[in-house]
Amino acid sequence: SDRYDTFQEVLQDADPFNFMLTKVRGIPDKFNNKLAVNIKDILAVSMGNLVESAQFNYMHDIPWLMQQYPPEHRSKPLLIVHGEDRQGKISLHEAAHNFPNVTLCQAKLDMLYGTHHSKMMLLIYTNGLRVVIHTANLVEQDWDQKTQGVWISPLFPKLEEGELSLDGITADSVTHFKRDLVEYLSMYKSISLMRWKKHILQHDFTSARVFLIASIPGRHTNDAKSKWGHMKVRKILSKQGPDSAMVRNWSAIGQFSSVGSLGADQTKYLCGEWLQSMLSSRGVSTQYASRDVSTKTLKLIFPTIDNVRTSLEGYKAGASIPYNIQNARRQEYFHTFLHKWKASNRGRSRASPHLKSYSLLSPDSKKAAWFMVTSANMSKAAWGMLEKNSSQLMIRSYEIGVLFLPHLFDENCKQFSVSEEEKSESYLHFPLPWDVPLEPYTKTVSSVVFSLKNKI
Ligand SMILES: O=C(O)CCC(=O)Nc1ccc(C(=O)O)c(C(=O)O)c1
Repeated sequence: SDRYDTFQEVLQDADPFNFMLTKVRGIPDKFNNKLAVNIKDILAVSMGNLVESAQFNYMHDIPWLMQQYPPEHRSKPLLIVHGEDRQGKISLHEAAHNFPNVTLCQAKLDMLYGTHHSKMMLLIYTNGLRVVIHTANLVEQDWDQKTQGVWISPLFPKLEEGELSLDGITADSVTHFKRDLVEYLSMYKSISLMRWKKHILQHDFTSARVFLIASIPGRHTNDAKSKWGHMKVRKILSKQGPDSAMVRNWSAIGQFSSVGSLGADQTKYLCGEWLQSMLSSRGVSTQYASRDVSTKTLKLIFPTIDNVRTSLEGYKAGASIPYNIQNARRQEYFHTFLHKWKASNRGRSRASPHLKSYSLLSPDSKKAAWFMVTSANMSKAAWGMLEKNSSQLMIRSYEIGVLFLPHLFDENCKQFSVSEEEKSESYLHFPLPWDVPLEPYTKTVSSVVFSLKNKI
């Protein structure tokens, strides 16, 4: 049925992926009743009796955020993890001043131009802990009429005293989600997050079936090189990804709301480095000589001017789609990979996309070998860039996302069915946020969104 009375039923229906989109004001109810969530649903009392929470994000409107918690939870301890400094930090402290339960943690940004882009909620209840990884800023307009992605973890039960181990990580899942989340939090080197690390350690994460894909600012070498950014994706896909033979002519899909400077020549970063990671697979993977990567191997989804102009928000949606003309002029090749934003299956063709999602799609657009939702845009800052003869991975920003692989949900399953027509029984059906097959841009470059003045 498409009608659910409580969010608990909506959450049950979202099993086993628990990948949902935010509710959108102004679209037919049926697209908001299933696989859709708003921030008040996530923070509702029905999700658990909250003890304390942490909100990692780029933008926090603290008075608005406090209103999203139910009254019973508004005085519970809340840690805001941000990347502001100077005036931004002062404004945040002033806004927090009126809420004695709110404390702030400033993530260190040692790399120039880096941002604290990660969007995650850690929620401790009296009966367990939940992780929510998503793509929306904690400001009203990000939860109103945009397409945003949300992964809601299962409830992770608290471990009994005896089950605790003092050194290693106990009660982790086969995807090592707990180990990776603990390591991510450790990299902040923050006292307030040491407490949250302990909370994570005290809970049973065995039911986590996604991989954590995160980015930490810095120059990562040796083993650390594959712990973050696109090199983490490369490591997981080469060990647990699809068989090379199966995905030989499948296409990597990138969908994002912002684009960085990717270099003047596609064979260097976009197709030479980043795409190699996204096309990684198990077994003898034909190393794509980056020159013969054609537009069929890589398809990018980015809103056109028309998408923005006709969106529910109108032109102001462009404020969240910063793509400056200098970058665009320097990378004309980028536009040859672009496809329009269309999401009619989810009723969101006019809900401007702010989520970031990546996938590997079969030539007939009916199957996917994996799917990822993350805060990471199409930029070197987010995914990292190999330096010094690929001996180190340089990342500027904090990012966080989750990767879904079919066999983690059904060991006999090597592919997700993604076609809305053929919901075959033999495959797991994964609910994509955008329509397939994808629709390429028309020839004119002018369809690329240039929102000069609206830089974030
Ligand atoms: O950095 C670049 O390459 C270009 C500038 C840029 O992209 N900035 C930015 C900042 C915050 C957010 C956010 O909403 O958290 C987003 C987003 O997610 O679109 C993008």
